[in-house]
Amino acid sequence: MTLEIKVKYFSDIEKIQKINKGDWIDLRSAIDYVGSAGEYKMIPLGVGMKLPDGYEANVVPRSSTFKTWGILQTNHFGVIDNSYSGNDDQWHMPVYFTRDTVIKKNDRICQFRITEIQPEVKFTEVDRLDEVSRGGFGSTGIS
Ligand SMILES: O=c1ccn([C@H]2C[C@H](O)[C@@H](COP(=O)(O)OP(=O)(O)OP(=O)(O)O)O2)c(=O)[nH]1
Repeated sequence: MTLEIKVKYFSDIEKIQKINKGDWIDLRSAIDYVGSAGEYKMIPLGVGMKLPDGYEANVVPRSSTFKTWGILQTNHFGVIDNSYSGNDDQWHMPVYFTRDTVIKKNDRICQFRITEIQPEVKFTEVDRLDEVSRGGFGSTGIS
């Protein structure tokens, strides 16, 4: 099954290529930006999308992003809602600069995938949970 994503480009960055099933899709900075240590900046990614019905998108840094630019994604795991699909809804990566660095337009600073939206859930309060208690963090040991 191939899902269609409508994409609008907000600048003349390189276009997203067709990707293989399972791959995350790299996203590019839409601007040249000189960042200073300690600075926070929303970096525009130059794209807006209409995702398939029932899907959202998740944006994370690439594995090499911190090593290359010294930036951290401040929300750690970006959630692009399906409804974020208006004509002005450009995707951004919120970043914190740990050092002075230069990001160039078209640099591939993060990646995304689409994922099914969480189904509707309801919460039912109970007095006890019937499964075996596992213990606290780290209680299963290290070996
Ligand atoms: O890394 C991100 C995270 C979010 N967004 C956009 C898409 C998303 O749909 C919108 C709102 O994000 P979110 O719901 O996480 O933000 P919020 O802080 O809860 O604000 P809001 O009141 O707009 O929901 O911002 C991005 O461009 N990049």
